[in-house]
Amino acid sequence: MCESVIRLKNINFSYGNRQILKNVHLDIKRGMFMGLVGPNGGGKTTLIKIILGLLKPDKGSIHLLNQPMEHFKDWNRIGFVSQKANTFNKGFPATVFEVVSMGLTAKIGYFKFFKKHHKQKVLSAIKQVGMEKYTYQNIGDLSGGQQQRVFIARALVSDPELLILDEPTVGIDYKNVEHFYELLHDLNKNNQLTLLLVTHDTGVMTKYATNIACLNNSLHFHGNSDEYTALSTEQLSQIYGHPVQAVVHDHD
Ligand SMILES: Nc1ncnc2c1ncn2[C@@H]1O[C@H](COP(=O)(O)OP(=O)(O)OP(=O)(O)O)[C@@H](O)[C@H]1O
Repeated sequence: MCESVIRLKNINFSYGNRQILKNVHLDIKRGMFMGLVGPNGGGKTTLIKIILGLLKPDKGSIHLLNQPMEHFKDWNRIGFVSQKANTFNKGFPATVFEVVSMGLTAKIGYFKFFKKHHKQKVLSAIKQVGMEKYTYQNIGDLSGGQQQRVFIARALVSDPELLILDEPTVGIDYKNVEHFYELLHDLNKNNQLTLLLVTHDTGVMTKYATNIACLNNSLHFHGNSDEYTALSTEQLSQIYGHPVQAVVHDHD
């Protein structure tokens, strides 16, 4: 585990004159499952937008897959699943197959012919997330947890090396959240997919993430999940800037 997939150095960012990120350093190595946690408004989504090139930092440098951000063009090597993905309503007129196919358009272009091997890729991504039974069902008829699996399949279909997820379990019930983390764990371990996950599910996440970073404008903690779970309630409260009750699941 030595090659950096994301390397952030001294990132500073402000909205107007309100500083949101201060001297953020973060090094995510290939094969890590990094959980990014922190209080509301701590700057997690802002940092993800900076990594995705949607916002430009005031200061600092970003390397993605060993390339400086200014020259980075391999966006199909990075997948993204947002918290807003699971908002399809009943009756939305697209099947699981069609939604997952959209993940290939960046690679093959809108008007290029969809070949047989593309179809195979889509079917295999759907299978990877355990949704093959629903391939030709409308996405709007699925539960929030199932829809999020479909969005993961859409991100996986272009074979990314890094998957970034911003609060993907919002609105998913507890039992399905656990299954969702099992899927992420499986993709990380068996497919060597590097993961960066923004979440408030600190309990369940610590069971699966290899590393945890806590962002509260600056990075207040960065270590492996054992180091995070060993933090006392007082230390956690200090990191979060308000009282925190630790909820930690056993590793089994
Ligand atoms: N476009 C914007 N313009 C001005 N301020 C913004 C904008 N987007 C976010 N903010 C503010 O920046 C701060 C950081 O927001 P951000 O969404 O990055 O935090 P977060 O850690 O992801 O929070 P949460 O856990 O609640 O999702 C918040 O106070 C937010 O209100």
